[in-house]
Amino acid sequence: MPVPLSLPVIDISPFLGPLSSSPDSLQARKDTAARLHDACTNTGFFFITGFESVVSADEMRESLDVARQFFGRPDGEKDKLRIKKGDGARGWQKIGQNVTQYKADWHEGWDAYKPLPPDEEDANKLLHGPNQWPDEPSTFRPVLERWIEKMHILGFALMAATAMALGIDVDSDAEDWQTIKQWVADPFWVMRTIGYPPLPEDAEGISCGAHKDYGNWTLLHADATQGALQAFLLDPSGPSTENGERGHWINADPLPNSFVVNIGEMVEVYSAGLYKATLHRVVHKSPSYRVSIPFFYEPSFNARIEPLPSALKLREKLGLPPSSAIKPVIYGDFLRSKVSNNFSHDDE
Ligand SMILES: O=C(O)CCC(=O)C(=O)O
Ligand SMILES: [Fe+2]
Repeated sequence: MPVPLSLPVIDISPFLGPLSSSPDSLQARKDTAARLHDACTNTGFFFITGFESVVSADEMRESLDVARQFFGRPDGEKDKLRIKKGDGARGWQKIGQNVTQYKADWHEGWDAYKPLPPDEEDANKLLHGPNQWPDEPSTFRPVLERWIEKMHILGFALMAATAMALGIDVDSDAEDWQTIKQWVADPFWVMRTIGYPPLPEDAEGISCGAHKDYGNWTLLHADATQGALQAFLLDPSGPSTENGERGHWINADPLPNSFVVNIGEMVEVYSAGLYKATLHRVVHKSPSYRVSIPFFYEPSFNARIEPLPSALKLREKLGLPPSSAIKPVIYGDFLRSKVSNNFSHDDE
């Protein structure tokens, strides 16, 4: 199948709000799930719309506004929130401090994670510190705390929609749906606010190096800048890239009032490889200062994620070979091993 030139747009509204069991509502959920299945198998990147009952257009604007205002504060002020060893990866990173594939990324970021209680054995254990909220702008914290709550609603809706896409009867509370709900009973989350100045010609890395996201779903809210985020669509007849995969980079330019959604590695595991985590990167060369807020809706820290029986069955039905390379993962262990590769601490 040729690589699509644009990404699918999926209306998620049938999975939001009290889910009615009327035949029309059920059919609407089935249609959305079918579209999601196609998007997850063909591109791994798509847009969602139809979430106004959860996030308003004003809230979409406000979240980017507070992030932009924060990045506009003097570096000396932001530096007080700098991520240091022992901070648990939470706080501000100046340009060059985030590292992807051993190369410095050309962005600054403020990162927050679900609060975790201090680790009794190791006070410096990665990811166990408190979030370092800025005082200025004063709206930053309330706006983004409300944002985090809302992203949980959308993240859960995506879990339900994909469960249905994998052939799981969510409406009759099938066993695999109970398993999924348990995996996200106390979901971990990560939120980054990222500021991208234009990439200089002589930068060593790019704005954000090519990577896959780690968890379930990434809900990305970015400003209107075009030509920055790119997704790698696999294509066996396409050119080979530095990471050995064949395919094409296509632009994932934001659409107004939508989220860009992409698959994380945990969905790849539980879907038995049917839905693959998609490689993506940011190359921002236009003169604007780009702001984005990726939210990562993750499994519970201690969840053991493994291929779901329904996904294995679906693979068989689709005539695909068994996915023996996919092994169960404890999400928190996996995340820690990934995050520890993402920093260059200048104060170690
Ligand atoms: O800023 C973006 O558009 C994407 C950022 C991203 O991929 C990430 O933080 O994982
Ligand atoms: Fe990403």
